[in-house]
Amino acid sequence: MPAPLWPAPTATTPVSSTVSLPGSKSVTNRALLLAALADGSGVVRGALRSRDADLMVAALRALGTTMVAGGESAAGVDWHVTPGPVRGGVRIDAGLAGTVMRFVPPMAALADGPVHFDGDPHARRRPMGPILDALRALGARVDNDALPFAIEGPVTGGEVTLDASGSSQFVSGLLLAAARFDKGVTIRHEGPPVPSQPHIEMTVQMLRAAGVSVDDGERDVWRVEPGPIAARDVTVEPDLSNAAPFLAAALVTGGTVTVPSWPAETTQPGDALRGLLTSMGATVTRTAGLAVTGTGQITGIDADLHEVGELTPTIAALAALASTPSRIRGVSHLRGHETDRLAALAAEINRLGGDAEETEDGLVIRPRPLRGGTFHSYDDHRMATAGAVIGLAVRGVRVENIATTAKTLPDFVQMWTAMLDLR
Ligand SMILES: O=C(O)C1=C[C@@H](OP(=O)(O)O)[C@@H](O)[C@H](O)C1
Ligand SMILES: C=C(OP(=O)(O)O)C(=O)O
Repeated sequence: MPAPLWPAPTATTPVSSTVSLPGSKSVTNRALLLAALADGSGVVRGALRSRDADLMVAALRALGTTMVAGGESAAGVDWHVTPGPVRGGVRIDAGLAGTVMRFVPPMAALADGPVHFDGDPHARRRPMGPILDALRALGARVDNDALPFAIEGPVTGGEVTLDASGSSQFVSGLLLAAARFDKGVTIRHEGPPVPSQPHIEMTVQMLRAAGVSVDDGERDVWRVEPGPIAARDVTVEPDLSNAAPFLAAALVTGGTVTVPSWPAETTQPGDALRGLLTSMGATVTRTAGLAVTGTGQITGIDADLHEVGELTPTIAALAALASTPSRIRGVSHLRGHETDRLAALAAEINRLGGDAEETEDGLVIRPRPLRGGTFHSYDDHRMATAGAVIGLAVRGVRVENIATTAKTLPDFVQMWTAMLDLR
């Protein structure tokens, strides 16, 4: 059955709204995994409730962790996490979640039996080879080079060289569980530059906060000493990458969107929106949160998004509405995301009459008036929200499968219509 089409609302007036974002997917799934590997019971507060986070919870429960949901609000849920011996002989559904398919296998290699992983049809095409090879080199047995696969320990740890140019999650996944390996781990990256460095920084900071000794002093080398992971009471920051389409609405409509509780310091790549949106013509101010005000005119951008690839779909949507050309560079790894995002963005912008061209490592998008039509989401939450951003300015845009936003933001439609005051 074809997925339903969502008529993306067109903004008739400048938005003026405060939008509170639930917890960060990346922080939530790291915090839950670290809590499951910790030396006692801990709490993860304000955790995201979404498909990716639910898949992480299910995976950790399958592996023997006790997870009890405490207070739940729009901001998230408080998970009370009690680690148990890591249990094998179980099946784990990774869905389309990179954080599940790359972060959970190293923990599964600590189990007392084989652990089987599978996911959505497209998940079987997401790159896994480098992390599975690394786990083999560290002692585990793995029977395939992509989903579906079975992994069986013991994993002893030690030194490993891998090519993480396809995804920073290969490094983060190994680092997160490494303190529990007898020899810890030393990871050496060899190959083109690793993308999404802020996400690796997030991993390192969260490990250090849990008392794990991490040495990242040499470029492309990370060392984790074996030892306990401290049980903690942690609070998850709002998801700044999911702030992107809402803040973009300020630029498209010439209005103001404020996101409360924007952290003063963060490793989330979404923090780069402050500079990116300023370059595209917005005024960005720190109030009680972050306020972005647009003029209704969007300036094109020439940006290397290698470090913050997640933001590409929103920036591309803005570029498609800009009055000057844009070039997005450094994001060839996006071909291995939820879908080939470069191909998908070019196809969907052009389907609406736009002028977007794929390059080897990005996109060139030139101004051209857009018309209504169907914007396909390719089961990619950030494609769906990019369609919503374009729909603000272009009548008759219908986003196919808007429900795919549930991957990281199940309330997207309600939040979007509330922002536009359409309830
Ligand atoms: O570690 C993480 O939480 C993430 C790392 C990044 O992956 P890549 O390095 O594969 O782009 C990012 O795009 C993804 O959404 C989340
Ligand atoms: C690339 C993304 O997700 P994943 O964690 O599945 O890699 C994303 O959310 O943009």
